[in-house]
Amino acid sequence: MKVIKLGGSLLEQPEALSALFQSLKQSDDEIVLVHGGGALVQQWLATAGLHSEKVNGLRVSPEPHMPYIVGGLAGAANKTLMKQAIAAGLKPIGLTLYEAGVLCAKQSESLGQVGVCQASEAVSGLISDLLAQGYLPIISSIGFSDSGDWFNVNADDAAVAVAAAYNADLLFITDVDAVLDGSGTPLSHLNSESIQELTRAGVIKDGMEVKVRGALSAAKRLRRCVRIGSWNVMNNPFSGTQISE
Ligand SMILES: Nc1ncnc2c1ncn2[C@@H]1O[C@H](COP(=O)(O)OP(=O)(O)O)[C@@H](O)[C@H]1O
Ligand SMILES: CC(=O)N[C@@H](CCC(=O)OP(=O)(O)O)C(=O)O
Repeated sequence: MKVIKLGGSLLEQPEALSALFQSLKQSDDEIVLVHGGGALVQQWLATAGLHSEKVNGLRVSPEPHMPYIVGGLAGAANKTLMKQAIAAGLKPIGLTLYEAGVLCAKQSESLGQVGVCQASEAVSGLISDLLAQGYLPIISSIGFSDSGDWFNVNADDAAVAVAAAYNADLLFITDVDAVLDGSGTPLSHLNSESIQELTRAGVIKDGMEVKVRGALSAAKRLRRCVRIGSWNVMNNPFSGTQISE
């Protein structure tokens, strides 16, 4: 199984999305998509007159913000992807982390309803049943606790948790062709040491820092390489940046 994380920026690029879903249609792999939609959520909260801020790459998510966050991610973002998938001839099923068998817990009081994924031992059989029936699971980064609290999970962290739960390959598709060095040149490989160095130097920062950290932790946990790139990676599996221990 291959878990592909789609960054929210792709939602605003219908042509790239269309090309991506066409590639997925040709693929023989069992694919599960996990998606973000940070820009869309930001826009919805601003339209509602709610001020939203991020701390260390995580959106502070007080309970009154949650209907907009859940509506944006599990609603509009998820259904925009379904729309494109159906147009490409695929059979998508929109899900949250809960249906994928990944439970969440509160990260810290100060971040509100930001969730961390908990290691799930009893993985739900739903995903394998859906794949066997030819469906494309599209999972938003909205999660729940076992007592029904809802959570906003960073979508990179959500993708790592899903890949870990299913012992799957992991690929991050984002809005840049690769992780770039200080002079803007694409880096073909990164490991623990080079990541530490480039992060310390401020070359890898913002959303890319969260993504690279997630990719490294997944590479260690899954004992295999994880790739970060643009949708072109679907056509050229050796493009982008390969992250290994
Ligand atoms: N060294 C780097 N190489 C490439 N992008 C970087 C780097 N450091 C920071 N970034 C930023 O990270 C962004 C990708 O992260 P993010 O916006 O969170 O993506 P996504 O929405 O796909 O999760 C890039 O658009 C870029 O602005
Ligand atoms: C807790 C937290 O930060 N959640 C993210 C979830 C969406 C996301 O990660 O979207 P991208 O992949 O497009 O960045 C947020 O609210 O922005």
